[in-house]
Amino acid sequence: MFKIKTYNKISVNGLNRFGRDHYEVASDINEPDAYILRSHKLHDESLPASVRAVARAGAGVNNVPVADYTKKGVVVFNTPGANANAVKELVLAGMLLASRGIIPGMNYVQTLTDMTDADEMSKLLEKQKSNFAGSELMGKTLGVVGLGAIGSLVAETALALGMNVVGYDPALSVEAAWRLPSQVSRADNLQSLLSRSDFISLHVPAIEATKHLINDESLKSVKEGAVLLNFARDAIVEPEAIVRSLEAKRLRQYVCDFPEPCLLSRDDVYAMPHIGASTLEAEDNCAVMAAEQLKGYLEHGNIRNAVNFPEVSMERTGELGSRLTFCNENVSGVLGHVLSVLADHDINVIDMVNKSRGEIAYNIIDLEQPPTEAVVQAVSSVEHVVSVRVV
Ligand SMILES: NC(=O)c1ccc[n+]([C@@H]2O[C@H](COP(=O)([O-])OP(=O)(O)OC[C@H]3O[C@@H](n4cnc5c(N)ncnc54)[C@H](O)[C@@H]3O)[C@@H](O)[C@H]2O)c1
Ligand SMILES: O=C(O)CC[C@@H](O)C(=O)O
Repeated sequence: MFKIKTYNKISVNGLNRFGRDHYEVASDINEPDAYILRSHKLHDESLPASVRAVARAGAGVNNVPVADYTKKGVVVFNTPGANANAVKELVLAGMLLASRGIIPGMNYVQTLTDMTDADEMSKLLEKQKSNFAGSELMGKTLGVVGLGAIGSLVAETALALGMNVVGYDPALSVEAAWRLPSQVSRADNLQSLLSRSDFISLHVPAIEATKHLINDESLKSVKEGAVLLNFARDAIVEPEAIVRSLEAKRLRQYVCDFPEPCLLSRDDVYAMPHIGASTLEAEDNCAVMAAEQLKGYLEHGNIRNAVNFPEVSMERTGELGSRLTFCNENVSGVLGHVLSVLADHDINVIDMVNKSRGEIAYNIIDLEQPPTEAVVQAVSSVEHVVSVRVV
């Protein structure tokens, strides 16, 4: 029986992937084997020794102390691309809201509650509507910062709307580059993108390198009257610098999914309560993907879409309970040492795989027979071995 602790509201369709004959799933559970969560922040919480994996049902993992968990041998998964369409659609809405007098126009209409005559109301609205005129997206330039799962979809949609698209992503993966429409022109640096864009949309992860990427200095490069959209994370912009740029009428509008106190009560800020991924479809996609990844790891030791461990997967060759998995600090000789422990115990290896990523290595070894507790202890005691499981 595996125990899964949930944080946040996780889609039932995802949680149902954990068959209740083999899984206990609850928000309040002792000695969990794994967590599944959305935006709940784990940084200030102690991690029970029982936890072997954490699945973030979403893209960003800035709410998980990944480096610390890696040292403890805890695999951290995310769900790449599973909510990208939901965010893309809201970015599109954000661009439209910033281009047309939709929000002020609708707010104005709601002030007319004292009017009782429909003809009179219609005449008044025809007179007033010029206050809510806007402009079109077609022909404008969108700058996309970060061309991963979301950024590439945003770029594709903007092109379909007749916009010009310029992108900047110094860490673009080969896979992401293949996904990118060829009409996206490449900016060599952030400043160049900012100076060319009428709309700027941020789609980078919140990491040290992107902290306050948008600040007083970078905002100097922004084209006057540009709209900045931030559906990535609060930490990527310096909010006070945004306010200064709005006051100076350089930025015309800031549309974001991450309100902060200094951004409230301003007509030039449209702030949403982190709802970029809040669609039925995205919540299902993320939860299902996260649950399947946890199951693959807990039941078979396979790792798919971890942010801190290598991608490792092996068909089972032995019976249940005869697979040994372990992770170790990525130094030479550890695997050899473990294999000699197995040989000393007269245990034959049927198949095995060993991969590393950064400072960690991960191994799956199928054995001819289930290892005894003494064997597991002996493997655990090998220098540099961080954690061992039998599945
Ligand atoms: N508002 C929401 O609800 C919501 C939903 C999903 C994701 N997000 C946020 O959006 C981020 C992006 O999501 P994604 O699914 O596209 O992730 P992704 O990993 O597919 O793409 C991120 C891209 O950013 C690029 N990048 C990294 N550092 C960069 C830098 N300094 N400058 C420019 N590009 C850089 C990477 O190379 C990658 O291509 C997530 O990390 C998360 O914080 C928010
Ligand atoms: O779970 C959510 O609602 C937000 C997810 C989003 O921030 C992400 O990083 O994928």
